[in-house]
Amino acid sequence: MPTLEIRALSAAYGPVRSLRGIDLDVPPGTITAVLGGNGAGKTTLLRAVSRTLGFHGGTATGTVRFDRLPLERLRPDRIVAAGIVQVPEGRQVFARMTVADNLRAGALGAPRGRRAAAQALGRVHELFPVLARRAHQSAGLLSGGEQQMLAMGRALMADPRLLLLDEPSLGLAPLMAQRIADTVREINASGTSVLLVEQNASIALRLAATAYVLEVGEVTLHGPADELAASDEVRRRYLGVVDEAAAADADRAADTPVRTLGRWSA
Ligand SMILES: Nc1ncnc2c1ncn2[C@@H]1O[C@H](COP(=O)(O)OP(=O)(O)OP(=O)(O)O)[C@@H](O)[C@H]1O
Repeated sequence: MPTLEIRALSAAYGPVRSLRGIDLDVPPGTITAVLGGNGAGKTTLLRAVSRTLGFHGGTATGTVRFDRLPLERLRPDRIVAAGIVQVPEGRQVFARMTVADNLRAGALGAPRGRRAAAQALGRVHELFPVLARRAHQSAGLLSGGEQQMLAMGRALMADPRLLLLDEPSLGLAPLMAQRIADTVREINASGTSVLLVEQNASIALRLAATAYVLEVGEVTLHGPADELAASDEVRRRYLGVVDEAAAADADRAADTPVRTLGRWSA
């Protein structure tokens, strides 16, 4: 029984259809990745799960269950209370509030006492020591990578069982993106399931057990992440692997080592 079970999910913003007939599972305790280029529908998928599509003028049909609980009729605050928290793309921290107040805000949606909140804060500070050091500074003064940490820390304050992560590596330097990826692995190792949306396929496929490829609102490929990483289509389209014969020819001409793997970008 998957933690999250999505069946026949379709979504639209008025006349613009963004998702068509999506079936997707997040097995308990795993990281599941969704890959796809700009506009493929990745963010829309997360919004349909967190029930925030309405805030963006969207609607959805189909079923979404979380540990068998149907989510379709729940309000977004009930989704958080049920254990699902979304970290939106672009970090979206409260820039004028302090780091500490941003984290406090994250605990508001979770129906728990002070002691649980203090424990969650301790855990967030362990994962991201910089958030403790800079607790009293405005969030807007943090670097992009630190803001991503704050956005993730804020989500963790609600002690989610499923974390919805929207492009956590977007716009970050490779070292920082790797740090964020390591933290996602750590969060997952402590028992939180993760649905990870990424354009950076090489990071996502290394983190995830299972992955789905979304193209123009439809799932075109899915399977174990290592199999997807080895598939020609994913290598060519999402991992930036060039045609090897052509690359070898070009390479012989240039007399430089063959470089087959690179970061895929839209
Ligand atoms: N609020 C909105 N109103 C109208 N159309 C929207 C809205 N949000 C997204 N769309 C459209 O829905 C489609 C899917 O967008 P979505 O943001 O889900 O894609 P994405 O895969 O997350 O892309 P990106 O990586 O660029 O965020 C696109 O055609 C987009 O233009």
